[in-house]
Amino acid sequence: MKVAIVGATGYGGIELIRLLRQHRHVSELSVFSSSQAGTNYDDIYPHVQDIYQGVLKSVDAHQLADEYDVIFVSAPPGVAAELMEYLIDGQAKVIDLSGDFRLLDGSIYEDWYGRPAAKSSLVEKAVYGLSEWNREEIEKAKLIANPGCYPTAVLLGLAPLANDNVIDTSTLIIDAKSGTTGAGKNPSEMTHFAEMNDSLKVYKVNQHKHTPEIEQQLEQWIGTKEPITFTPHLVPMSRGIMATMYAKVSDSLTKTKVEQIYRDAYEKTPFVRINSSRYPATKEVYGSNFTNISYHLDERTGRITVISVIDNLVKGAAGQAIQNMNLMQGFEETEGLWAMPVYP
Ligand SMILES: NC(=O)C1=CN([C@@H]2O[C@H](COP(=O)(O)OP(=O)(O)OC[C@H]3O[C@@H](n4cnc5c(N)ncnc54)[C@H](OP(=O)(O)O)[C@@H]3O)[C@@H](O)[C@H]2O)C=CC1
Ligand SMILES: CC(=O)N[C@@H](CCC(=O)OP(=O)(O)O)C(=O)O
Repeated sequence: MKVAIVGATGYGGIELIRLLRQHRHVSELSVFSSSQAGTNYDDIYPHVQDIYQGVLKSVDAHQLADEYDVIFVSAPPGVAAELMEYLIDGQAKVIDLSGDFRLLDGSIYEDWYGRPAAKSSLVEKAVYGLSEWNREEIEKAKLIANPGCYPTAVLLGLAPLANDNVIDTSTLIIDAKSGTTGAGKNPSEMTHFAEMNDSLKVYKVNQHKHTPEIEQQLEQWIGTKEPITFTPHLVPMSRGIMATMYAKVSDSLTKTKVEQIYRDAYEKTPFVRINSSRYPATKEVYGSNFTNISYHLDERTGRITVISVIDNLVKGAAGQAIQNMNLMQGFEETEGLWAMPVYP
């Protein structure tokens, strides 16, 4: 199978290469760049020397549409929306790692992203790629809107409770922390070492673009739309997200029932690991496609605390994108991804 990566010089791109190199069904892996075509890939990332020998090609939508079986677009917002106008009629299946096709309502996209939305005819064709919860649609999809990193951690943690309708989403508060690779390769004042090291920062309070993405999915599960409170933080580490969620639960919910809800939801999902007797840490999933989740019902307050950790670049980006490719192509779901986290 021939695979192309647009945005290959970014952090999502290099993570795709690390994982796809070992994928048994990928025979050709081509890398594309809008700014460095003609450059050897290992001149940009010396750690791939003698392992991956690609040369960056310029981005040509027509060539991409005709020559590849699967195209990953791992570029800033707006790039995939534009490319997709050509790719939609080509043979390739497309997996977009940006938020361009995640929000069904274009006006909501424009409010939160501050830029024009993709054509609604394209958004309608996209399937939201939360692998564990949208499997049947993903298998039939031509275009995948790969979920955002925070929404992946949050939604995997909340999905069992939301689908069983045992939480009151009007009381939901989400507190999430991310490593700095979540902001991509380009340095900024926010991620500059001296600004970020030895510090814990909160940002975009009530303004983060992942808020409507989480709300949209919860609405689909629960049936009613509730605004949520979502507060992201930047932590001085390179990879990892921890999302901690708090909500009121139904009066009748017991610890035994919560345990059963999570076990039923995740007994057959290879990449979600649940455990209510210890707290997850980002190090337990570092460099892997796993999500570790714990859940703690407080009978005293009538609230539940759910904690979910992922590696933002793997399950939050490249790993889930490959998991979705596996589902779309009918491969083993774990192909190319079944590796132990890097520890310590
Ligand atoms: N980092 C993360 O944890 C996650 C990121 N995402 C999303 O995935 C996407 C990629 O993120 P990330 O890799 O971190 O970002 P980076 O900034 O690290 O990389 C983005 C890449 O996009 C390429 N690019 C820029 N402009 C264009 C263009 N006009 N056409 C084609 N390619 C372009 C650039 O490469 P070049 O100049 O060589 O073309 C750049 O290397 C973003 O939309 C991001 O929001 C999603 C989930 C998690
Ligand atoms: C730490 C950090 O800055 N994280 C990024 C995550 C962005 C991301 O993944 O955005 P997409 O929706 O395009 O996937 C942020 O908060 O904007």
